Amino acid sequence: MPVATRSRITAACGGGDGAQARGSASAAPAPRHDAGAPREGAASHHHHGLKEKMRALTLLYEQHKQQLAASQAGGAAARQHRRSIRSLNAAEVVNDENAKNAEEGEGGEVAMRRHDAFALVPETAVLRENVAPPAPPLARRVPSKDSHVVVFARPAESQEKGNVVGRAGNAMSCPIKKAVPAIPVLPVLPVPAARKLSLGGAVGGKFKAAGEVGAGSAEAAENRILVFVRLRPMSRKEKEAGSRSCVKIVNKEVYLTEYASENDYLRLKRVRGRHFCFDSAFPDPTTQAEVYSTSTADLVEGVLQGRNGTVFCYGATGAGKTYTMLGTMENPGVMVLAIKDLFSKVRQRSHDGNHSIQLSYLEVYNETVRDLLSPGRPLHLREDKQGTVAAGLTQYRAYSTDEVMKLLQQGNKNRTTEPTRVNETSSRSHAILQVVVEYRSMDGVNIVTRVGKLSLIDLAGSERALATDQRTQRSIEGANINRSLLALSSCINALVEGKKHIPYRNSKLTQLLKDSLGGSCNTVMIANISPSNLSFGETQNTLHWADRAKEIKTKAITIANEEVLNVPDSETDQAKLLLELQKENSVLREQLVKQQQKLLTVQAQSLASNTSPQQSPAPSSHISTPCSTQRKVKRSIMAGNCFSTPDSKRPAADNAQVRELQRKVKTLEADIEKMKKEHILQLKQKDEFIRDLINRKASNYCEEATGDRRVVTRASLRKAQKDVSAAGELKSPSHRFTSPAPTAKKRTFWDIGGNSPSVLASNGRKTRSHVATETPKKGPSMLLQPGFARQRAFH
Ligand SMILES: Nc1ncnc2c1ncn2[C@@H]1O[C@H](COP(=O)(O)OP(=O)(O)OP(=O)(O)O)[C@@H](O)[C@H]1O
Repeated sequence: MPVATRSRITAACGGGDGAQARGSASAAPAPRHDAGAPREGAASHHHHGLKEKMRALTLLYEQHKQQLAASQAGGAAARQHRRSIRSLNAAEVVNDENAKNAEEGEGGEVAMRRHDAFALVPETAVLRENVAPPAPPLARRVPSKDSHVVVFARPAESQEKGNVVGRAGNAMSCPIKKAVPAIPVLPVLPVPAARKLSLGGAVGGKFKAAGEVGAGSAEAAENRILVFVRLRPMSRKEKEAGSRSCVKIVNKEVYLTEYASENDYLRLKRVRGRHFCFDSAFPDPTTQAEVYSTSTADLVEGVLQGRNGTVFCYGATGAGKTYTMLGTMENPGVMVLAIKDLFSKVRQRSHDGNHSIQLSYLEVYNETVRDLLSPGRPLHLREDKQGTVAAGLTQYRAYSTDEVMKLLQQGNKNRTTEPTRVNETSSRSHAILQVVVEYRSMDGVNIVTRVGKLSLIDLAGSERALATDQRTQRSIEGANINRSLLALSSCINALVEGKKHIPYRNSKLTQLLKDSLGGSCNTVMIANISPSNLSFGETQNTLHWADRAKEIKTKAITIANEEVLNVPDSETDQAKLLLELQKENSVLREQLVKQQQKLLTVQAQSLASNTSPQQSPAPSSHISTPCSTQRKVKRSIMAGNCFSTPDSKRPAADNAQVRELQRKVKTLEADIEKMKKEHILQLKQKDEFIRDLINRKASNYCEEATGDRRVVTRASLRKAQKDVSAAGELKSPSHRFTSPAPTAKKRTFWDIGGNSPSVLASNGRKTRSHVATETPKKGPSMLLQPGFARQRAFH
């Protein structure tokens, strides 16, 4: 059918001589029938020409059918057949001005751009089988820094699967492809004929599924993990080692080139390459703000709407994961920018309702989960309706960015980092910062509660055994890191392949990531890579898993975690609320007294140790540290309460203990002072509330009571709170300082200071502490407490 149409057009504008039309592509249309020729004659000649052409085509069609039938004889005959068709088409298409214009107008620009993109990469750098259409039309370019994730809707299939042979039309428009005989000319759209990195096994069927999702709307794109790649600059060490850059980023595409080793004489000239396409790729000059706004800003917005969001960095050791997540003082990373953004958004919306923000920070180190804000015993993971939770994990209620920054800094100081051969400040654990935002507002007579959870994860880096120290603590850590990352890969594979059983329980990390990978969650993966050809293997591995991860579909997240509660308005409920508030006030007062007593005890201990330095003070039970692991032993040595000290060194050790205790006392004093202030504030708020209630009640008796009077009762609020806290997600303000029993001791190491990405802790262990420290602003917090601070529910 298209051939017939072309023939007609050709005949119409080029003249009726079919033979001439077929003759030469350069043959100009014969003018002899144009001017002066009688119309009728022209029409009949025209008709005759068409007939001729139709006959020729029918003949060709017959030939083609015969040749197909006799496919055994295929070789030469088929080639000849194709040649004849091509020659016919060529002649026609060349004469066909419309077709030419269309090609120039639509595809031409794309072809040019694609050509430009390729021109940046040496032709030899691309594997033959990978030369399939890599770049789709660049309509969905990398967005500017203030673009939203939605802009990165899953690209069309051919775009996603740069490594999959795509449309024949595309193949024709890319000059490089002409050099590739392996590309089938026939339109074999859904067949993943050549995948560059197929280490993961058979996934052909999944391509289609992923493509179906990706080719669709932005809505569909939201249901899968978005994958971004970030290339870090070449390090000094790498430059000194004479390494070459093996990664090139062009828009969303990452080109990886493998250079043969200089000693490999057989393959000296051979250069191999790989090509991947992601939701976005960040070249080395990309700023932290750009990375944040492209990858995470939308997630933060989603969390405020009551949706869960996760960002995790994945990559080899030294690839820049921690830099991306935490950053430096000058260039804060995603974690810091997300927190700042969250608080500024909450502040902007404070008039809409009450927001409460709670956060926790934990690490998975050698398959044990630890609370980074209240270091102590390892935490156990348990599953409940809300997902996997670490039992006993401290949830801190935060009121300002500064407060979070301090907590983050404290947590980072407690995080295990050690120098390895690859990275001076290598993270030896996976760190997870979780921020829970609860929003509560009155909608008419109902209380609307929304809860969103943002998880920001800095994974430890995968590493080759050779890259780290052998048979040391580092190698044990490395093995554990690799094991948990392997478990993560298995989960990714199982999810991509649509298996029923996903092996989340194979590691603590995957247990904790269960929600993010397979639950209702907006998930973003940032794959960090190094440009050095010395890290080619690691980079290839990272890109492979990132490529795989983009096929993971998460559950639909159209419904926010929202709850609507009716407000009862009876007088009895008001009375109940009054009683409950009074009761809570007395509980808070008791807590305050207990804290003061605790402080006095510690002060007394400190005094005792000061007066008798020769006597080693018996550490109180709540500050003792178990010393079952090597890491704990390290700390115990610092605390001096785990091993006996030689006599010669005893006075010095005692002095150190005294100093240690004094430091603890100071920290506790500061904490108690802070708690005191908060308790007083809470008491004040509640007193005001009670007073207000009493006034209202009194006025109610005086006035004529109307049926439509409604009030926010504490009972109703309690119900909501109970529901949430039962799920282990949020705790009431009075729980703010609850933490596992032996936590107080570890606070010794919470000293804030050190402004470099890595500071040497007093125990010699390298720790990170590079979150921006801002002078804490005094005065009331911008965030109000849920349920108490606002009393605008009264009508
Ligand atoms: N985008 C970047 N710009 C500038 N420097 C960077 C960038 N990414 C990483 N670096 C630097 O590279 C070094 C290693 O980075 P980083 O510690 O973040 O790696 P990592 O992937 O977290 O490693 P590990 O898994 O061992 O913890 C650091 O000195 C860091 O400052």
